[in-house]
Amino acid sequence: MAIPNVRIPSRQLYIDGEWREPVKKNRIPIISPATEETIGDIPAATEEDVDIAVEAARRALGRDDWGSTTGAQRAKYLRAIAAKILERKSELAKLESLDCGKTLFEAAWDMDDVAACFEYYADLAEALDSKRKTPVDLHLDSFKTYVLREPIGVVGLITPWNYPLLMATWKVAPALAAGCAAILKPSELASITCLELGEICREVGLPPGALNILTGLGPEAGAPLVSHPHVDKIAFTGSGATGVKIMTAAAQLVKPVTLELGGKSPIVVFDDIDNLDLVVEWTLFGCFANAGQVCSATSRLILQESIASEFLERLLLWIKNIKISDPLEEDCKLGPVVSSGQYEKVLKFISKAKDEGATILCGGERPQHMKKGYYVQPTIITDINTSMEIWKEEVFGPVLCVKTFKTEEEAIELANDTKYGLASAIMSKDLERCERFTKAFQTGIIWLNCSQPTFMQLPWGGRKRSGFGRDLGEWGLENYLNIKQVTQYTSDEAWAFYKSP
Ligand SMILES: NC(=O)C1=CN([C@@H]2O[C@H](COP(=O)(O)OP(=O)(O)OC[C@H]3O[C@@H](n4cnc5c(N)ncnc54)[C@H](O)[C@@H]3O)[C@@H](O)[C@H]2O)C=CC1
Ligand code: BAL
Ligand code: NA
Repeated sequence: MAIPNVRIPSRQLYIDGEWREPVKKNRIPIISPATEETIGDIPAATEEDVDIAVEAARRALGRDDWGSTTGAQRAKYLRAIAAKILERKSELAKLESLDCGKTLFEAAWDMDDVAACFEYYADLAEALDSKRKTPVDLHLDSFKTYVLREPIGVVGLITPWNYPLLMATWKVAPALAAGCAAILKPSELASITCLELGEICREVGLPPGALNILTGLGPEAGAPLVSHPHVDKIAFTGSGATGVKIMTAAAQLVKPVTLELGGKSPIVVFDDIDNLDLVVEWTLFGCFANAGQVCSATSRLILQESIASEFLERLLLWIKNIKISDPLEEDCKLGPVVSSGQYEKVLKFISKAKDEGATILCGGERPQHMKKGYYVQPTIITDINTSMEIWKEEVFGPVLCVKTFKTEEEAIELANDTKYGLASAIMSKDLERCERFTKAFQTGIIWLNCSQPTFMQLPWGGRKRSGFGRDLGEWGLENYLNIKQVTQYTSDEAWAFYKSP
């Protein structure tokens, strides 16, 4: 299919409010996941560019036009960014879809969420003005105390390719709301819309250096940000392996990090459900939306044995309705995965599962009608045991594992049988049971009778190997604030600890 009528802008790095060629002048090709063709390129930053961007960010913090702003003033910039996102929504959605392969519908959804997230943190920036200084009453005459909440400083934001602009926004919006100066390092696999965010910031007159955008490879552009002595904090979303590297490097400088590292989330389905189809749809959405490339994807279906065969039959019927096509085609519900590397990785997971004795109930290969592109059929795998790789590791593709259970205890044990702890879902009309599972699930996010709906007012993050810290909500803002206590002695009396001479 021909590339639609949207031009992929050729950009440089966005540093200090300007477009700037990388010092080493290198560029990285953009490969369309739908056609495997090269459709453009992005600049590749290195350590030298990181140094320049960090200096620009530090200068911004020291300048009145950013460093002395009130939350209300910063809110104006955030709202202006939100308005521009909405103005360019259809173009940005197309660019996102071209870059990472997500369906145009989902990309448009993302752009609405991006704009709403900037709006939301504009409100929180305004509210911060009255919370910036909080008196603490010690009930003592001789002391007056208060607590200040200040921007943490220069922050490095390292983000993935599955929701390129949205995951960037989850960090950029609260960082700017807090008054930090930020350096965003998006994924080299999908950076187009993040670079457009640079153009939007330029257009709305965001003070230079408040947000810098460095595209490039992880080890070349991300790692120097993490180990830079003048970057005060790193917020990261991505793979566990990279999370470990970031935490290790940050530890050398005792630099705070927040890590959102994906998972292997369960969806537990009980036989008391009234409407089978409703639950089947949530199960599909929970695992196959965004082609399964979702950190919180509920990719382990834990199904009560008494309804297992009926439920799986319905799942197979519903799967036939999933339109697999170029992601820009109308009604496409499953596009390609992001890259050839991800495609190979997903297919390898499936063939290893087969080798280990699991059954591929449906899918398992590329759809016959898609001759080019990194497409993988929606895949359901059964006859799994808990020592198999497919049960234990994050696939990040359209692959659902199924295991059955008889008792509630068994279901809880299977649900928590993972090193990860991001999200869990339970489908049951028994609300007391839902409450028991809410307590038992070892995850940061719990969905009752649904899977994946995400609201920016709520904290997002996990435990165990899914990382720590929370994006979104007021917790997301706290990530970028320093707490400073101030204690003032207000008495005229001597302290009288030492004897006066
Ligand atoms: N939790 C999540 O939302 C995500 C999980 N993943 C998982 O990770 C797997 C690998 O995907 P990748 O794109 O390679 O993920 P990744 O974790 O390597 O990439 C995420 C970000 O980290 C950067 N990065 C890589 N190495 C770095 C380093 N040493 N220092 C600083 N930054 C670095 C990348 O450039 C990118 O911006 C996927 O197959 C999937 O299973 C991928 C993306 C998102
Ligand atoms: N639902 C978006 C969260 C993520 O995959 O990171
Ligand atoms: Na791409």
